Amino acid sequence: MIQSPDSAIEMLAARLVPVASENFAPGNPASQTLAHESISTQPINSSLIGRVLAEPILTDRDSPPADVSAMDGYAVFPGQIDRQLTWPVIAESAAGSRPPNLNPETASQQGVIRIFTGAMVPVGCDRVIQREHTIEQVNSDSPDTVEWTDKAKSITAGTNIRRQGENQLAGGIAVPAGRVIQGPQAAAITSVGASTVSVYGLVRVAIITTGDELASRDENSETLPPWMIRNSNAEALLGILNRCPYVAPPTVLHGPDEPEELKTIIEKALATHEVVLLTGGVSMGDRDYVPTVLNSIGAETLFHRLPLRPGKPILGAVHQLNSKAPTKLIIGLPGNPVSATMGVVRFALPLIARLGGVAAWRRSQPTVTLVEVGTKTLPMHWMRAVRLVEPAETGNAASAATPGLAELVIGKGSGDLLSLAQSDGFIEMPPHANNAGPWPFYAWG
Ligand SMILES: Nc1nc2c(c(=O)[nH]1)N[C@H]1C(S)=C(S)[C@@H](COP(=O)(O)OP(=O)(O)OC[C@H]3O[C@@H](n4cnc5c(N)ncnc54)[C@H](O)[C@@H]3O)O[C@H]1N2
Ligand code: MOO
Repeated sequence: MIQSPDSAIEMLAARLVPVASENFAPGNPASQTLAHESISTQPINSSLIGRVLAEPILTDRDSPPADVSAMDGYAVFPGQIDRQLTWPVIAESAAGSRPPNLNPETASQQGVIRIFTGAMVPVGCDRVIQREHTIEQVNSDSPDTVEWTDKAKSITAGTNIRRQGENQLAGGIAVPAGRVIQGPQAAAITSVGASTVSVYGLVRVAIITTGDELASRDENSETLPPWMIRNSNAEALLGILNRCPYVAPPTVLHGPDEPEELKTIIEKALATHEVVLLTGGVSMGDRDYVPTVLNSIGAETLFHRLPLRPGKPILGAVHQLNSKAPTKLIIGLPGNPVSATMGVVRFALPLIARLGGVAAWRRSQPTVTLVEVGTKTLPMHWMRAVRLVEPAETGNAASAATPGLAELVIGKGSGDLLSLAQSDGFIEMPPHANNAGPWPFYAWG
């Protein structure tokens, strides 16, 4: 019996491997029948932002490629600061220019070198003095001069020099595999001159809503009878998945409360998607066909029902077309809108990240502290909608320093999608807890 959401996620994750490693092997029949984008070698451009690196990016040369100055100022030779208070400026080293070619022995007797941030440090110089720690004198008919301030005299050897290779040596890892390419990774990839990168294929997700009560979101209230409701879960799931840049635009399907038709839809979805997210039909009703239909197609249900509120009836399963085919993930989310929305964040997002090749898919959540807690407790894991509050709003100077404050958004239960719309996310409390936390916070965006 699985006791926690985390252990349920681990159990599913243990059966999944990142999409591309299934599809990369040449001649793998799965890759042909799936026609899925395998690890693709693509030029670096903005469309790669959000994709997951399938192979590490290596540096083509030392980073930085030479000793360079970290400051605008004066490069000095050993001993120059102590030897003399005022020095002529005999040369200049600018970013983007070859450094002056000086003989350290003679140059160190003659003067210092004006240098700019990012410029190469001339051979023999052992530190850079920021210009603001000098008194500069501009001369028209003789070299400019600099005089050391007391601050300049305290600057020790090695200061303000970025050493060749201090970030990474040539051939070392610039960005490891499994990283999502965001701004810093794109910059690192560019800086090491990589012209191509390997990324995992996009994870294909199918959303299947179920239930005969569901109508199109375009239905107007004059024609929509009170026993019908608009299909809001599809929008909730799409909105949440939209934040995963390594997910292909999801397919949205709808199944009726009829097992044969539902079976056909699920099988079709499994053929062309790595993930099938169902909403509704997992509970105890006579028309809750999801568990039996999954059974009938040979899916392996790893858990059905967890000690969790909302979302107790949640179902996690895997499916393999044949022993060589990739293992697909199926999550049966309870139909209640609050359960489905929290469930997709809590269960589907980390597992989709795992399938997408994200190395840190098991990332720990930020935490928030509640400004006020009730007395109620539950003997199960409790996901509770919260709104983030500005520290100042509490009017309490001591708590203003506390990061991540939140207040509970009290709703009318797992059908109350309108109160959920007033929240920023939810916290999860373990069984029997009723203190202010801090508790892990799961944001909507
Ligand atoms: N006898 C029992 N009944 C129920 C139990 C139980 O343990 N014993 N569990 C309850 C809990 S908790 C939940 S959660 C729900 C889950 O039920 P299902 O997953 O089978 O979902 P449905 O019955 O199909 O729908 C529940 C509810 O959600 C609405 N819904 C469904 N899909 C959508 C959608 N796409 N957009 C908007 N709203 C949707 C649906 O109309 C129902 O109101 O079961 C309890 N029952
Ligand atoms: O678990 Mo249900 O989701 O409480 O309403």
